[in-house]
Amino acid sequence: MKIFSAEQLHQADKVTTKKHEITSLDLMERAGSQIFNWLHQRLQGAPVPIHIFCGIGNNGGDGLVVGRLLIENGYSVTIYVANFTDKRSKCFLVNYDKVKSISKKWPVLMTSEEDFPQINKKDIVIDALFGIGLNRSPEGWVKKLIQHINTSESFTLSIDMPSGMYADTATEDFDAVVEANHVLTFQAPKFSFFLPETGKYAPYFEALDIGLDPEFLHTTEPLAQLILKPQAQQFYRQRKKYDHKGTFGHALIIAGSYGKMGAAILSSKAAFRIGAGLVTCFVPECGYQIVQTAIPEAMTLTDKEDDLITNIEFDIEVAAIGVGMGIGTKKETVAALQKLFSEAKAPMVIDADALNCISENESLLKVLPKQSVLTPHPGELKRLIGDWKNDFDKIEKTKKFSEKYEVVVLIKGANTMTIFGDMVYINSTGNPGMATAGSGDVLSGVITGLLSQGYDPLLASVFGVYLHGSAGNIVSQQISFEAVMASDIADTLGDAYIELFAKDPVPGGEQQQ
Ligand SMILES: NC(=O)C1=CN([C@@H]2O[C@H](COP(=O)(O)OP(=O)(O)OC[C@H]3O[C@@H](n4cnc5c(N)ncnc54)[C@H](O)[C@@H]3O)[C@@H](O)[C@H]2O)[C@@H](O)CC1
Ligand SMILES: Nc1ncnc2c1ncn2[C@@H]1O[C@H](COP(=O)(O)OP(=O)(O)O)[C@@H](O)[C@H]1O
Ligand SMILES: [K+]
Repeated sequence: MKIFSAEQLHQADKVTTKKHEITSLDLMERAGSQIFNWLHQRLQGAPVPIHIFCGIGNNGGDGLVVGRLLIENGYSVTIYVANFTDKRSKCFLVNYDKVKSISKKWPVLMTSEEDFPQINKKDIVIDALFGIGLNRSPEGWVKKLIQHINTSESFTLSIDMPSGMYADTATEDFDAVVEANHVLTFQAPKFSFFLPETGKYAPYFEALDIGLDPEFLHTTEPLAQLILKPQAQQFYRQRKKYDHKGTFGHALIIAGSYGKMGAAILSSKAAFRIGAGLVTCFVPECGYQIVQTAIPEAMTLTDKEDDLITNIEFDIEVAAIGVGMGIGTKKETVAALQKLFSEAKAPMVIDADALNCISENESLLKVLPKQSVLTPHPGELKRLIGDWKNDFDKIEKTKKFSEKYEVVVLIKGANTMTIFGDMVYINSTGNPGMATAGSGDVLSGVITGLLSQGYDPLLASVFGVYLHGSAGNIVSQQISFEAVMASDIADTLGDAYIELFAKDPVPGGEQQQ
């Protein structure tokens, strides 16, 4: 699913009204009706007090449409207009008059703090103050109004955006953002819904199709792609009857050091579970028995050193390499990586300590194999690309790094992003149960296993992140977020494949974060 900028959505609005010969007013009516239907279906006429706070732009206009439809259907509604300027939009004004015509009373005009109503905890708030037209942070009494809504603790439904937050640039004042409980957003979710700094203001959201011009949407290059089940299904490659283990490649996992052999095991197990034909695990000598015992299916090669990796020698032909999990950052290991990066031919996943070695040794950057997949968590990313001012800056810096070294870079966490040059793919699966030791090692094994089966580096990353998160979702539903251990995620990868083609109980349910 495409994620568009505010500018592109404004453009889509214009193209749609022109091409489809409908007015902006029709579009607003369509948008407002969808919000009303959503509420009506859930409230079923309940007499709960509903407070609708409208701005003076088209987001406020949407709020007025919803208010009118709720009043017409007998709900107990009060509409307030935050009258911070006289520059009201045309569609706002028309709908303002329509409210008067059906309810015989004008919405309540607010011009200062004194006009704020009391909002009880059990009331419902509809936030239609600002949408994608926000052009500066709310200030003065409007900011206070937002804080008044937030302190009410009532259920808050934001229309299109939590007011005070931008769709695709950094939010400046987090104290001036509506803390929505739910957001009904038009056409497509906004980029800021997926980022750690701003995503928490839109914890649950649904995209409502308001029929913007399909051709425009189809031909417009988006800011990012959201990877949902339909996209992930297309990535899957079916096995054929006469395929054999050679078809699915030989994955080499180079991992582990004294006390950290589990990283090698988790990663190798995941490479198998995702479908690699053969897996060899290269570990320090002390890991030999551990690996052989823990994963009898894997072959084991060892370094000549007992407790760390110093020289990566192998005479097998490998289809993919995953390196770095639990290897430490000693200078002997850095030297081993220098040789591996310079000589290895197979596509590579570079994770964990290998990334830390790169951050500490510029010489490794010079030999970083092109088309590699780098899988840092935020701490490792910071060491790699330097600090960032905000989430958007982080993405821009990661894009530059990816472009400069021609590598795929992940930004791991909730909604892991896969970045390749200018392209951004946002993952929709995963949950906080996955914030547990070793889950990143499982992911590196997953991507290595997909590379070994012939998926290209970008596809292996985007698909691997999706399946890894899906396995995390399935297993956490079975045993709780708290109980999930990384090995559970590895063991559930098979269910993630099966789930890929299972019928969804809630159509599009994944979109709700
Ligand atoms: N593009 C689309 O597809 C559609 C958009 N619609 C609605 O229209 C919205 C966008 O409407 P607008 O472009 O009118 O913008 P908004 O309604 O988001 O509000 C912006 C208005 O407030 C002013 N403003 C911005 N920041 C301010 C601040 N900090 N303090 C005080 N005033 C500020 C702006 O000058 C402008 O007048 C969408 O979010 C959506 O709710 C819908 O009506 C249907 C179709
Ligand atoms: N809150 C979360 N929601 C979704 N996924 C998460 C969350 N927290 C962590 N994860 C996932 O778990 C993995 C953690 O990786 P990492 O920090 O490298 O773990 P480790 O170093 O312990 O192996 C990543 O794939 C990340 O996306
Ligand atoms: K809003």
